[in-house]
Amino acid sequence: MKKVSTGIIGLDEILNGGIPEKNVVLLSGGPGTGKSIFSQQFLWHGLQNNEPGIYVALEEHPIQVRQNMSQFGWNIKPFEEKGLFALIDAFTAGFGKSKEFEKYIVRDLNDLHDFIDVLRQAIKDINAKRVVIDSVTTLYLNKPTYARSIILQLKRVLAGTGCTSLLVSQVSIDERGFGGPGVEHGVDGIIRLDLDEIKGELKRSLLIWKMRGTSHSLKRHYFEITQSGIKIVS
Ligand SMILES: Nc1ncnc2c1ncn2[C@@H]1O[C@H](COP(=O)(O)OP(=O)(O)OP(=O)(O)O)[C@@H](O)[C@H]1O
Repeated sequence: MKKVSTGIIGLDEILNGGIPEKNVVLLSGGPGTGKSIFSQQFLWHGLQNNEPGIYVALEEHPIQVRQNMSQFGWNIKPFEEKGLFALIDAFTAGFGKSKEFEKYIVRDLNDLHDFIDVLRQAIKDINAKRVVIDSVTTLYLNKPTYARSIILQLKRVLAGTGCTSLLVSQVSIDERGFGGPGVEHGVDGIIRLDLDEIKGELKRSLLIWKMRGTSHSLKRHYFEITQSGIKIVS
């Protein structure tokens, strides 16, 4: 099975080569654990290997996303201009100046069909190989009982396109689950990011909870966020 290199330093080894191609992976974690940075690094690495990517921004303004990425040296603007990267604005609903500048806008988050149509169009336009939805939790904020069914609908769409995808899932600080009833069963893989206080200091770590199509480490691995992104340290 073909594996997709994640671009997170040290993670491919833990995954025995990377994420199996076409897997839909839930990237779950509490606030500030590094989910957005992780998923942006995954997309940036794809761009370095000629794999077009899509970032669906549900939690942040597209301008903020571009700024945050450029902090790490991940300047996506030229890739957007060349049609190798698409940022889908599912944040502003087209209010303000966004409609003048953004090519892909989801206007009503309560309309999953609209969301899927915009996503499908962007995937087709740039022939995407990697997709990030940050975060899927926002899609079922007001209807948690639909969480699993929304995940399954997204999985159907993404599986059909051949993309390898990360679905960012927000969990509360002490939650043992993955961010919605049953969502963990619908996906091919789960990577969980944690931030814990150990001896008066916050430490970042991750667990590969499941990953269909490959064996993987079952250990907790500690990581750091550096100027050039996420790096596994043990
Ligand atoms: N340039 C940087 N160098 C080192 N650490 C950074 C840098 N920029 C941000 N961070 C760390 O990353 C954290 C934010 O990471 P990120 O936005 O990926 O979290 P998240 O899991 O997506 O959070 P949320 O669910 O709250 O949006 C910050 O709280 C900060 O600790």
